[in-house]
Amino acid sequence: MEMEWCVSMPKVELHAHLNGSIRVSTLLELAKAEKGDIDFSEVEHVIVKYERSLIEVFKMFDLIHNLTTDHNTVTRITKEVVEDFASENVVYLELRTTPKRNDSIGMSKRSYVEAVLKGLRSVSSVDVAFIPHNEDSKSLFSSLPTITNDKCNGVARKRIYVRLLLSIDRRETTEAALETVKLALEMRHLGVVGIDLSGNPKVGEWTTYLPALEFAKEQGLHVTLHCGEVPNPEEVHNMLDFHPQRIGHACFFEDEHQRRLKSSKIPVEICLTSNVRTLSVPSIDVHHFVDLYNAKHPLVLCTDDSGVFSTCLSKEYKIAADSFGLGRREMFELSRNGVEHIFADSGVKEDLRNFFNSVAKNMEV
Ligand SMILES: CC(C)=CCNc1ncnc2c1ncn2[C@@H]1O[C@H](COP(=O)(O)O)[C@@H](O)[C@H]1O
Ligand SMILES: [Zn+2]
Repeated sequence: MEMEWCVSMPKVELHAHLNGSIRVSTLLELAKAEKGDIDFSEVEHVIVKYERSLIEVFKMFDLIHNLTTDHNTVTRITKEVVEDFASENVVYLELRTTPKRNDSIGMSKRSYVEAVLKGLRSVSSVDVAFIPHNEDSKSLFSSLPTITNDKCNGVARKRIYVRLLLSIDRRETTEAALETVKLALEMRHLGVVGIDLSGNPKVGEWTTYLPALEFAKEQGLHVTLHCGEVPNPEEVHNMLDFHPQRIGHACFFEDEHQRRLKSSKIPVEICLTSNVRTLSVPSIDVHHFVDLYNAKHPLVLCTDDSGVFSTCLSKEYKIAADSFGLGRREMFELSRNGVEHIFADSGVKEDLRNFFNSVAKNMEV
């Protein structure tokens, strides 16, 4: 499959971690500027490394956070991440990030998220819609001029919907997790649509986060969970019992859980490169995408951490097409189906459905 075609196709991204999606050039620039005790040559070695074990990836995140966790940098990377996704014709982005508290620099979970929102507001090279209320009167895509020959690329200015998910880190306590959920509820009018559970899958206990996740669900927030990233059948069982709106990864699923997943119809966020690089699947050709796709299970291709894994969503589509022998029509339908699993309201969904329909006519699918 031609990369160009994968880029030109409209796409939705539902599983992208803000700090993991940092531009490599920005990360290198920040590392270089760091006057402290960081040895740049060592950092560079880690940053440009190809394969990373699970442990290395989480070490890498600690390093990234050292460089990025101040208000201005959070604002900067948010802006860049949105621009990067928009530039490859992602038309809806659900960006997730873990609100962080750092008293020494006057950062609270709230001020962290405010810095993210400032980043969204500061994007100027593309049209961003992230405040739900504003969109009631004017949808982002319905006002488009008729799309002509050049598919998505024909549109002079890129347009993108952005929604936020607040992540609970598995290292957090029940109280800290609850604080994140409360913050998400208070920021719903600013485009926060749900909660994610992520972080090192070898750390923490399901029962620690459950009260916060149940509270989120009761209050009508959407929930997605990193599920089965490492072998932990008991946790997978509990997570399926919880019935989240979506799950991420689903790599280590025993047969019984795979059956339950299929009958539950819970959509799965598939991150091919991430899974291969962290050795969560032995190789791409045995990836569980195939089994789920053949079973017509709801799926959506995502990047996870485009900066850390040197990927982008178009590349993930190309990898899927090349590895699993899917053609343009299948790729387009896969992308279009993603719209059905977004957490934003029905108005946005409808606008995106119409947009995909109009583009389909102009793309060779
Ligand atoms: C097996 C493996 C390491 C796969 C990578 N997949 C992931 N699994 C779990 N949590 C993640 C993963 N990638 C990113 N995160 C979470 O997202 C954070 C980075 O983005 P942010 O600071 O929330 O803006 C990481 O610190 C981690 O808590
Ligand atoms: Zn993830």
